[in-house]
Amino acid sequence: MIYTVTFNPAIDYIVRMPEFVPGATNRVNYEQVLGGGKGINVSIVLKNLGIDSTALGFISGFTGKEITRQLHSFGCKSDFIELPDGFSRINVKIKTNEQETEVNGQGPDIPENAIEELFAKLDKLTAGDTLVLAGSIPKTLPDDIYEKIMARLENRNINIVVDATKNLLLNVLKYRPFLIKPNNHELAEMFDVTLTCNDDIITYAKKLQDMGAKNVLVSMGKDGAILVAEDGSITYSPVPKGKLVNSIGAGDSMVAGFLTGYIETNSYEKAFYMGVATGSASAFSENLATRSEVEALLKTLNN
Ligand SMILES: Nc1ncnc2c1ncn2[C@@H]1O[C@H](COP(=O)(O)OP(=O)(O)OP(=O)(O)O)[C@@H](O)[C@H]1O
Ligand SMILES: O=P(O)(O)OC[C@@]1(O)O[C@H](CO)[C@@H](O)[C@@H]1O
Repeated sequence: MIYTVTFNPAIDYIVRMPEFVPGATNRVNYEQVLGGGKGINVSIVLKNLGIDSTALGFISGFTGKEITRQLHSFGCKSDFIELPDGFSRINVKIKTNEQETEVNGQGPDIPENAIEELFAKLDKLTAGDTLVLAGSIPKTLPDDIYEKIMARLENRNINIVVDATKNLLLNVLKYRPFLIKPNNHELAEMFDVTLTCNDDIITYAKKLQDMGAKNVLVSMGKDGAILVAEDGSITYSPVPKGKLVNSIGAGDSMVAGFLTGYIETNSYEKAFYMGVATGSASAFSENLATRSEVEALLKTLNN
């Protein structure tokens, strides 16, 4: 079974307008309310691709109820811990013809006893399970929380995927995550360098591998992706042709696509192409990728 963990789920309030003027009253010409957060998006795309998972994490208030309702409407299972106070955050994504602006909420406090409840759920995972730890954590939590989870699950034959930034990611490498998926900007930030070409990206992806990650998947938005795999292979793919509609959740979709491809073929290369196709299928659609959209794009990639 696959489990995803989202510490800080969100309602994504996505609005479009021709121009966004700070300090003025802006009126939208399109709006969408989507239950999200990285792990939750991974669970939804896995389900769209035909793979079951259980979404874990913390929800709260009226927004938490709506996130859970939407997740279940896709047929996904959840086992969230409901926090007594506050509400799951609302993340505002403002899209104009020129740019995307994000205003992400902070999310509710997670008390110590709720963390213990999550640990108790994770203790029940069994050998062969996959755990996806994805997204930021509320700022009241220490940034070693993913590390603590991995330490607890060490030597239990559980494949762990981490999609997070900076210390949250760097701290877990020693526990040998199965897959990490930084984007090229996050990779540059982690090493405080400028990455100018694919060779630079491969160099720093390999450093993350030397630090413990088994497979490093670096996404590069419209410029495609690179996989540095544990079998020593290095694969680059451009993105399939298509029109960008909404890139929110493209990275999460890529993770779901990679896992699905790996489960179905046991090949890192095929998993990688499935990841790229799934990321792009989400980027080319108002909603998250569906299986038929992914398969259509996969046929156009060089694999
Ligand atoms: N403009 C685009 N055109 C085509 N494919 C895209 C585009 N943006 C993203 N993708 C696809 O999705 C993958 C992941 O995108 P990206 O690198 O933006 O991830 P990310 O930064 O983690 O995204 P997010 O945090 O928004 O989920 C890319 O490798 C690519 O396959
Ligand atoms: O603040 P985080 O946890 O880093 O990112 C949260 C978020 O931007 O990630 C998802 C897209 O990847 C959205 O559904 C959500 O709003």
